[in-house]
Amino acid sequence: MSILWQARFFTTVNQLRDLPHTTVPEIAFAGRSNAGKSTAINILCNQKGLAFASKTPGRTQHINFFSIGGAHVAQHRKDPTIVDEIRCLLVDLPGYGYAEVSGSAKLHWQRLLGDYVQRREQLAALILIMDARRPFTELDIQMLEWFAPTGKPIHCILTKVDKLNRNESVNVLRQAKAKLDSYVDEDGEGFPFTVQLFSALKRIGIEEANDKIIELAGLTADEAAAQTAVIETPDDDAPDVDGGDAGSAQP
Ligand SMILES: Nc1nc2c(ncn2[C@@H]2O[C@H](COP(=O)(O)OP(=O)(O)OP(=O)(O)O)[C@@H](O)[C@H]2O)c(=O)[nH]1
Ligand SMILES: [Mg+2]
Repeated sequence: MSILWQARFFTTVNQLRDLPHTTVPEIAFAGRSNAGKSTAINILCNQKGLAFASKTPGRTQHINFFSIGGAHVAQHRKDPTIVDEIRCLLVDLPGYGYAEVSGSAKLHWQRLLGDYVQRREQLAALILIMDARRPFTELDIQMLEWFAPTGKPIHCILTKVDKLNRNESVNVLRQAKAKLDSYVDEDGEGFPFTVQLFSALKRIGIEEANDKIIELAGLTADEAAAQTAVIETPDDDAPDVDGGDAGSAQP
């Protein structure tokens, strides 16, 4: 059982000025449309319908926040007394690179995403979700380059590895590590980038991702354990993965 299992819907925003007035660390999930962000959040939180996952790319169009810890506080974001006990927020970002969205809507998303990842102080770390069959597309790299100057950690999750054989998985992980190691700042220092394999369908890498998120959110293992001790196991609420794939949406 994980502290993440207590996640609750917190709020949804479509404009930066509506971002919640919370001060707790935020861990945001970014990635191409259809990469599997919402599915990963559901699996990690052990809840079917927390984040809306879909075969239709471009489904998550707003920034959705899920709270960990504290009481059920949905919609009370403007009252700081209510949000006191929240420990962190998981953030499901709108996917990028979905071709069939109109120009102005696309621009709106890109601005919303870019501003959020570059300027949001509460943002503690970025989880970059990439389809293991086509990682590091142009827009993934743009996301890395937007975020790297903040000096905050990026954890890359190469998902849908159930679509790869063992050799391919080993290779894609090795190549991803090399790619991330090649990023250095002007002093030749590397960035705090990490990477792992994941499959929601075959339940690969869930514990590794869970532990990383807890670490990035600044929750110690002791705190996480103390918190989870009082939580009941959600019954019959394991998430679905249809294994479906709407194919590649080129940027
Ligand atoms: N085979 C397989 N399919 C997956 C996996 N993770 C997600 N999917 C499928 O990929 C599709 C897209 O998943 P979502 O989680 O909705 O993707 P998203 O990144 O949230 O997409 P947007 O909201 O459009 O940005 C769905 O059909 C999922 O069931 C996985 O690990 N393996
Ligand atoms: Mg989504």
